[in-house]
Amino acid sequence: MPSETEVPPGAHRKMLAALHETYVAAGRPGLRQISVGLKDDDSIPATLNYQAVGKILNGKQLPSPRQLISLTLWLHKEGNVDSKTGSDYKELIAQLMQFREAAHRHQLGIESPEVPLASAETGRRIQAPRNAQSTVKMENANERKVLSCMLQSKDAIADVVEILRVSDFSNDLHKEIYNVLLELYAEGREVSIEETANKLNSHSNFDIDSEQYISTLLLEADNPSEASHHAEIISDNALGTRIGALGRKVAEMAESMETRSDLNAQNLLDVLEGELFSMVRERSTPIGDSLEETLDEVEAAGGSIIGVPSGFRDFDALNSGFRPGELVIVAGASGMGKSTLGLDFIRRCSVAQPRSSFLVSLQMSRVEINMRILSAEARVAIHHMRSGAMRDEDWTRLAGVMPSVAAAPIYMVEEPGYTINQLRASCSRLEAFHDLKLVVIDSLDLLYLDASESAGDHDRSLAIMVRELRKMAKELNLPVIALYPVGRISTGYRGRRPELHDIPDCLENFADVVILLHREDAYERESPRAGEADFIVAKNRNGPTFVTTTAFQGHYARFVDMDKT
Ligand SMILES: Nc1ncnc2c1ncn2[C@@H]1O[C@H](COP(=O)(O)OP(=O)(O)OP(=O)(O)O)[C@@H](O)[C@H]1O
Repeated sequence: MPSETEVPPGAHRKMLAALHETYVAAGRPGLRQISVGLKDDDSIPATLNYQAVGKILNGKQLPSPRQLISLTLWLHKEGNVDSKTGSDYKELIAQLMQFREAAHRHQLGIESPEVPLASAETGRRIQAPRNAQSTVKMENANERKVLSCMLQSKDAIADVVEILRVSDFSNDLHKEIYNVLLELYAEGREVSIEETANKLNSHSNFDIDSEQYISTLLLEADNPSEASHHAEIISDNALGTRIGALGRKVAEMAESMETRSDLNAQNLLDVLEGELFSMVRERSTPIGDSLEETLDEVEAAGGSIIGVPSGFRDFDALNSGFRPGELVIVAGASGMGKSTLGLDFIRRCSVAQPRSSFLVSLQMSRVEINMRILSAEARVAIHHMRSGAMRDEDWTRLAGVMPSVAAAPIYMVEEPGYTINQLRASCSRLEAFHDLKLVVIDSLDLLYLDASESAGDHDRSLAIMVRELRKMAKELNLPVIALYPVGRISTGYRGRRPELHDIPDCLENFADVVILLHREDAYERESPRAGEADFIVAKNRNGPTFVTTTAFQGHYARFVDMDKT
């Protein structure tokens, strides 16, 4: 222990006293031994060289939260201190962290050197501090465990994102940390304590030491493979809370029916139905429940495709159509034909066979969509329809396809300001009543988050939206195709073949399939490849990446296989 001249009485000295007590109980290991031990143990969050260990133990350097936790954990583990002294390392670390926090604040000139707690250098255990703002709250054990697993493993993040939504967390700070972890994951960045703390500090106003709080989450360290288990518990509790709130809301509405002329029983039923369906559908089922169904599908496929056919031979052969649960991003420059392609997928799903599809059209009217579908099915030039310059043979062709188009179970919404929660509710309802098979969103940049979830800046909102879409695709076991415009001319994109890095990282990371759409003649009319369009399958989580060439027939508002021109 350093002398009082070197480290005067106060929080730092108290921290050192407790740390030394552990160091002695661990059998006074050498500095190099500690340093190597920290390096070799994967479960320890930080490494330290032997000089740094010396400086910390001699009071010459105040450790960071992560260093302090690492050192204490290693000493406890290696020295078998728990069983020798009967002390609980979690309690000790919580105590050390409070001393460290007080010493740190003192160094910054915020507080006196004393810890606001009754304690002594003898290492007697202390009581919980009363200063709530600097306190590390240890509440919501499951939430802390999930976050701890996510901090340790990217696989755990991938597991949890399919189960939990931000609003499932009851603690606001945990919501924010969860958001930050998902952002780091979406951006493909390292999920470290420092990165997480930095991001948390940059967009939240919590009056806590972020790094300290996040470090203490690792005290909950559980096997990351347990992440789903904890996530299920949180999700279940959140669902219980939502059901309770729904019950209260409907009861309140029912009571005010007598005095409010704008309310009737149908309104109550609508609220109940919409919210209940969305809750029922969100319940994830164990994978075992669907194994038999999967095998049935494989058997039934017998060489044909398992998913919803895209209508393009090569794509269907290589990707097996659009598979249930897949999130597909179709990206391309403006005017490249994304909306046309989205409608092609809808037509192929619903016109030839009565499979239900849902088109979220946030930029085209219902009339424009009907025209495009009729043009493509009947091979009547779209400009004839738009201008009213229809010839007799055009009418004859239209008449031929009208019955099948009119009967096609294509559902559609064209609502400005449409939100992801509305989308989820609509899809749940369509899935329950109409056996929905495919969802196409035109386009993702026009979809909104609900006000309560709005993240302020565009990138964050997009990341939240895309992971919600992925979750929805998995929950409903449907392929969800989202169109996304890329490449502003001002960025020098024009004319270039699109690449995966042209789309935001969050799209790349959360999508199962990314199709980049490119037509050379969109930029160069005289191109030798005029009329050709490339589907560049640049990411494919469950299959190969490849490029397939199709024909763009803009006058018929459609793409077709090359041999069908
Ligand atoms: N009558 C026509 N004959 C030939 N091509 C046409 C005709 N009408 C439209 N097009 C072409 O179709 C393309 C527009 O397709 P679409 O609306 O699907 O593109 P997009 O990628 O969704 O565009 P944006 O992102 O701007 O909405 C344009 O390249 C346009 O030139």
